[in-house]
Amino acid sequence: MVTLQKSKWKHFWNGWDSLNRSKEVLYSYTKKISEINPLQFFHNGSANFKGQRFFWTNRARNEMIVGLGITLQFSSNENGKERYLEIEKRWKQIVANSFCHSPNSHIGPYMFGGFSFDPKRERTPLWEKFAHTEFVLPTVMLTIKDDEAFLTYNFFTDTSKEKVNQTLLLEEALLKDGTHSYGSSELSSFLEMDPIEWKQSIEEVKRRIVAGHMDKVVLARELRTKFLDSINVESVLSILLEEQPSCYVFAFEREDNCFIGASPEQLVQKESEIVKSMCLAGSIARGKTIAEDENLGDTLLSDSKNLQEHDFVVQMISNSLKAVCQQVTTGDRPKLYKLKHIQHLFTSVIGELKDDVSIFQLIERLHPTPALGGYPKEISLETIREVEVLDRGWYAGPIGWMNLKGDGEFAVAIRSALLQEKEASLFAGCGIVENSDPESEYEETRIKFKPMLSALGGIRHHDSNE
Ligand SMILES: C=C(O[C@@H]1C=C(C(=O)O)C=C[C@H]1O)C(=O)O
Ligand SMILES: [Mg+2]
Repeated sequence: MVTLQKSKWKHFWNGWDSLNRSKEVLYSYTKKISEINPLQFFHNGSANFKGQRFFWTNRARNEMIVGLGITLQFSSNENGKERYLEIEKRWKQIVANSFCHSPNSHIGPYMFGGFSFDPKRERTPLWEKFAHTEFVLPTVMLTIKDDEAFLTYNFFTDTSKEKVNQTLLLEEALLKDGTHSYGSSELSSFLEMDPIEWKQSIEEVKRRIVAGHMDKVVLARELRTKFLDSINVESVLSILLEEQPSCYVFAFEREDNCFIGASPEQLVQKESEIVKSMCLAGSIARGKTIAEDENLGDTLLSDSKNLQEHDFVVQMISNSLKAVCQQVTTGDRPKLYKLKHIQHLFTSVIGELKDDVSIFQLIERLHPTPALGGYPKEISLETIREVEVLDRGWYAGPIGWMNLKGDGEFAVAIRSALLQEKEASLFAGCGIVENSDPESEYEETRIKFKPMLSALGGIRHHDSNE
């Protein structure tokens, strides 16, 4: 057996050996390291942890997390409130029985994962690798926060010393530097799933809205693409990182599947008692010139259909937070959120919690917001179940992390795709209100496919259909 350099790991083993083994506890060891490119670290992890990796960055790009391996997996196929509470309860138990060593009290073990959009929707084979709710505590974790990098190891005390040793031995290879151009794969076919039926479903939903059943429903559609070779996750991530600033970029691997995306939309962020959320709904294309772009932006800001779409989201998010916060501040009018391919209306929401409400309870309150589900919530979910043909899986669900203190951040997993070796399913949806025009909504979803298509190298194919 190869042994580790003793002095380097003395501190680690001192902690490990000092633990009381009468019950299983989590031993989490964090150390500061010199900064490393997180994508490089993710890539270095492929030799030993392929299929068990995750990648996350926030929109400001000052917090990036990469997880490798699975020390613990939490999954649930519960379809009610329990799916949030069950995972949270288990995480709290782990935290209560943990021994964490870290030079920075904010950095330590994180639980990373996500939720399907609708746990009441039966899973189709497309999403078979993803439970309705699934979180992991990674074995090795890189956290980069405000230009400081940390490496965290997470083991339960029943892990053999030899296994721990083997993992620590990987460190040099995991931190290896390098410059890469990740090979991309060529698109071979491209299939829009049922566009005609999809437009008809918009008409159907509009009839129900006019009849007063509800105010808004978000309808999504799917695009299936095939490639000549297996899709390279690193390559897709590197393009998303470059082309989609102001977006969360995430990837969650499950064996040979990977759910990946670049979403501008925050669902919720909790830092102690401060809660942030965001209303993002209402969309228009970017202009080709500055003047055209500004015109389009002005049109969006004064368009009654888009303002209505947006307002349902503002009402719902601010009311949901008002119930648990002593103070909620909402932007007084929508602003523009400009991305490479599209611009949206957005309103920020910030609140201060009055009670001890966890981030999972906040997710349960908020998800799905009318930006992804509709308004009111239950009837729009039932409508989606009835009229939408695709299995959304994790598309439009909450994805993110929670730490030991119970702080965390979740994005809404839109502008995303499920990669399955040589195939990828892309998803995009839009808010249907009484004045929606099926043709323009169809166009809107075409634009929303672009960020992922571009990262997959398929944008030329898409645009040649225009
Ligand atoms: C549903 C999606 O996007 C949502 C719908 C929007 C809209 O209809 O205007 C805008 C932003 C998102 O909240 C998606 O990108 O798939
Ligand atoms: Mg819209």
